[in-house]
Amino acid sequence: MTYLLGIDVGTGGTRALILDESGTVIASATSDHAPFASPHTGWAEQDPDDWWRACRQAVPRALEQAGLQASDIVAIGLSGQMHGATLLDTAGAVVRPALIWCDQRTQAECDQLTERIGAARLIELTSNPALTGFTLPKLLWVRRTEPDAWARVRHVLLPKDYIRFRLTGRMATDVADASGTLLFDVARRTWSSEMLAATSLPASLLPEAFEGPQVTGSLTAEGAAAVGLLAGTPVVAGGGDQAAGAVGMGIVRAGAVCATIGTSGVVFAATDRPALDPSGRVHTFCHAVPGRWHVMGVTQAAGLSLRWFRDRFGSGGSDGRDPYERLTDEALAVPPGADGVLWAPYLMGERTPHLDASARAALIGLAASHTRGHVIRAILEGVAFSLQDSFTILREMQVPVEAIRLGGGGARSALWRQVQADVYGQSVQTVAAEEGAACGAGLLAGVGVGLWPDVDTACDRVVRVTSEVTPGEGAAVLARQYLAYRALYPALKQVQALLMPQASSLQPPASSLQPQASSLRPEP
Ligand SMILES: Nc1ncnc2c1ncn2[C@@H]1O[C@H](COP(=O)(O)OP(=O)(O)O)[C@@H](O)[C@H]1O
Ligand SMILES: O=C(CO)[C@@H](O)[C@H](O)COP(=O)(O)O
Repeated sequence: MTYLLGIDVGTGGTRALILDESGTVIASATSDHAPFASPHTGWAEQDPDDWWRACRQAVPRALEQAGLQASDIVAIGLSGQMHGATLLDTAGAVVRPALIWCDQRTQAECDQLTERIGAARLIELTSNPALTGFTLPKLLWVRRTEPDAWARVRHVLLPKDYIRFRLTGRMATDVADASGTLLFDVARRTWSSEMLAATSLPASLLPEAFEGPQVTGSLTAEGAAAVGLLAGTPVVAGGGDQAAGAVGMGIVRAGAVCATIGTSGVVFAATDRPALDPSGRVHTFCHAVPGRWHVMGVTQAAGLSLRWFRDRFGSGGSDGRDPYERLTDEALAVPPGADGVLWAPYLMGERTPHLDASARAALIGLAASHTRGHVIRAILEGVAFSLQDSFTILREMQVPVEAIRLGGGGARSALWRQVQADVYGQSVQTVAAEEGAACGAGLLAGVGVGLWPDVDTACDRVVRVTSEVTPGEGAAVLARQYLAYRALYPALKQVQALLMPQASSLQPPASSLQPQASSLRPEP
């Protein structure tokens, strides 16, 4: 028997998952990351060496759980949180903490990029608008505000690719993750020399981009020793967590869509060609399946909304049960619609559909009779409403939505699954492998070493639907509540303007996109 290892560098932790050659998950271990640092409102940073520490813990734990030897693992696939700017010096050492996907400090850089390159041209070049979460604006922010740090930067890697570098010594990425940098020509599946030229960045900063199942290198002696595996074990490109997660859930052909509630929330549809929203409210990225693309809408704080409630207000006991289960049990006693309580989940600004880094969350409709359970139920519903905004855009774009599969930690909750079916007005399915992204990375590894001929075949053979929930009695109430939700953001925007007249106070004013005297020059 041969085995595959998928590693997913999430926001909350790094997961190592082992699949056998039939694609069955036989072990899964997670090591948590330190919570991301938010030294100012809207900032989000993590230490890349904490991801590596978590990887070194999770992989040996998964091997031990599976009762396997190092030699049993024939290939490794990587997946991870997207967009994060991991900045390395000439020796490959980390220059400063990584600015991660939900960091919102770069509105000035985005405005300047849009002004200089033009909104339409940006979409022509990269298939996407300039958004604060993407990698390029983060690079420009560091170049502008931290010239000393920037002067040392020689390489930019995405989070999972930093782990690849530690494992294999190779700097490489995959086309799905590269799509979220705003430096990638998504339609042509290659780095955009025009974007590099427009921002005076050298191509030498960027790693080579591979298709998801391609082998990018193999474990070095040092990398192998760190995780308890054999030197020479091949490592495939894998995918950004949403594309890899879609592979793990079998979302590989047009018509198949998944809704994932991790820290963020994502509605992801596979497409045969790059499908564009002219207003850029959803992202158009390469899929981890060669020759395919996807569109996705992103809620910044989906699972994060419930986590925030848990961390700030407690999970209501210490009976040894999963805290999220205790929380969702509290919400079970409350009827659909939460007796008029409504949550807008904009804790970290919002991407789809508002593209507004300065948006803020709100809880409205409270009365003295309401309980914690009402607030929790409102959070579950508000997150689903936010994902429904993405489905609404997909329908406007005529992207087919034939089957919806649920993923991420949020799919563990029966209540959240029912709320999603009710809000989307369509049945939702779950699949056997809960840990979609790590599983997808493992499947891509299997394709890379020839265990399956291609990704479609791997998914057809391995992915198994385990449950289906149909819209229930709550659907009609939630359809009405969704109308109230749609009215909430414009109203909040007006109030927000009074509360925070200078939304741009997230960062000092931008001077120029051009590098300063002490900043990066191409390597000789
Ligand atoms: N049993 C559960 N019930 C409801 N929500 C859950 C449960 N377990 C996890 N979650 C939600 O899932 C989120 C974590 O999902 P996960 O996919 O592990 O995130 P990430 O990949 O971003 O680290 C949590 O923040 C929480 O909101
Ligand atoms: O920014 C995106 C996708 O564009 C996020 O999906 C990140 O990739 C983080 O994912 P999770 O930690 O929520 O899995």
